[in-house]
Amino acid sequence: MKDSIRKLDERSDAPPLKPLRLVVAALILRPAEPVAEVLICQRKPDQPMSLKWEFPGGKIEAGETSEEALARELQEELGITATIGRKVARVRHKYRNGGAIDLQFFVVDEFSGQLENRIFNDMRWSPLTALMEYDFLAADLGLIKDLSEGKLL
Ligand SMILES: Nc1nc2c([nH]c(=O)n2[C@H]2C[C@H](O)[C@@H](COP(=O)(O)OP(=O)(O)OP(=O)(O)O)O2)c(=O)[nH]1
Repeated sequence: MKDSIRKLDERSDAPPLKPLRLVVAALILRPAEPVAEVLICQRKPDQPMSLKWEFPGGKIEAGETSEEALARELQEELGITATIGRKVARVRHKYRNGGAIDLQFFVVDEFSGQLENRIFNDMRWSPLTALMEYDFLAADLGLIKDLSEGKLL
């Protein structure tokens, strides 16, 4: 009994565990020749993991489904009303700062409204085959490799 109490006390110095963050992101596609293009976004210089590329999206809030959260984020970040399509991938990743994320990617083939860059440093349409040329967030690397090789979509 004493032993386990001591162990608990020792652990009190440890940093608090960071909760798993549930994140959703969109692969917004548009037809192009010879391959389809996807919208990619660059994080701002003053954000954590600055200037890395990612897909638009963000954290799921309490009471939201994944699809609802993604539609809200796309409205906030890009000013569009998107139809959220099928889920193509789900990954778990642990960043070095100790934060773990659970990331789900959905296809978006259709949206209404004028696409507008509201929060990103830069935003581009990239052919699927060119995705590996960008410095993406670590959690996205497996997905962009698959997409660039014509898998998944
Ligand atoms: N939107 C988006 N987030 C991604 C991708 N890949 C990836 O690791 N993430 C991570 C970055 C963030 O830590 C988190 C998304 O959080 P967020 O968009 O709500 O907010 P944020 O960047 O300010 O993140 P944070 O400082 O609150 O951790 O997921 C991606 O492709 N798209």
